[in-house]
Amino acid sequence: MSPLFDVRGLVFGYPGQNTVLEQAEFALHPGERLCVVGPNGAGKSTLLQILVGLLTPQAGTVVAFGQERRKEPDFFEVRRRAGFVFQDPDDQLFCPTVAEDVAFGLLNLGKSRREAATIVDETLDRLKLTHLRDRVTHKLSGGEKRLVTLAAVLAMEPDVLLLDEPTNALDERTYARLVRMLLDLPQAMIVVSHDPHFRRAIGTRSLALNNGRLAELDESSRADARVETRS
Ligand SMILES: Nc1ncnc2c1ncn2[C@@H]1O[C@H](COP(=O)(O)OP(=O)(O)OP(=O)(O)O)[C@@H](O)[C@H]1O
Repeated sequence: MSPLFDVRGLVFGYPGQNTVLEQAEFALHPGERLCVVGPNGAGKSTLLQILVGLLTPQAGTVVAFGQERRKEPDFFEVRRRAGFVFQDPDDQLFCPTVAEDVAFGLLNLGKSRREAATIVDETLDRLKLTHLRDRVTHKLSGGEKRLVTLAAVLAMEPDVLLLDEPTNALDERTYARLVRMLLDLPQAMIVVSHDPHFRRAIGTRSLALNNGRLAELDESSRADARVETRS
């Protein structure tokens, strides 16, 4: 099966700073839940942003959904098909209520208000978040905001999920729910996480980002971690 993302020879540095990515490469295949690990500041969030065209590499190629993407319009389809959950939910939630935040992307996709409302209700119900439907978004707790960002992204039925440290601010119960939820999803995903237990629970493969390069990482005891989290 052809990869969903195939990234080769990526070089990226922010203006006036040292290079963050140096010949980084990897591929994401259907069915994979690919975890990315690396020290603070290694460039993990930067890598995710390059995948959806929010940042442009100085060198290298990004092939997404079978096509090379270079210019801004090339990424419109990528952003529609790859659901990005940012590290900080406040970067993603800006509507007065949860229902409006979850509906926002759907309305942008051209759904009618009625269609969007139905999908919002179904999605919140599926994620057991219906009780948050009419809450004021900016008054939610950190963990609640994180689940709402996930709902907003899943509502759009993306082909791939890009999750940047999704377990931040989650209590144990919500954490376990997130693990079950991700294991039940059919989508391939790239998950940036500092949490080895979480990576072992959900990941099918891990990559370590160090000094700008990605390398396969052997994370042992995946199955044990999964059983532990689900119990
Ligand atoms: N907008 C920006 N302008 C300049 N430098 C930036 C910018 N965003 C990130 N950086 C720098 O680029 C490097 C990589 O940042 P990035 O956020 O990608 O790292 P990360 O691996 O996701 O880190 P963490 O694990 O702490 O979230 C860091 O040194 C960071 O300070």
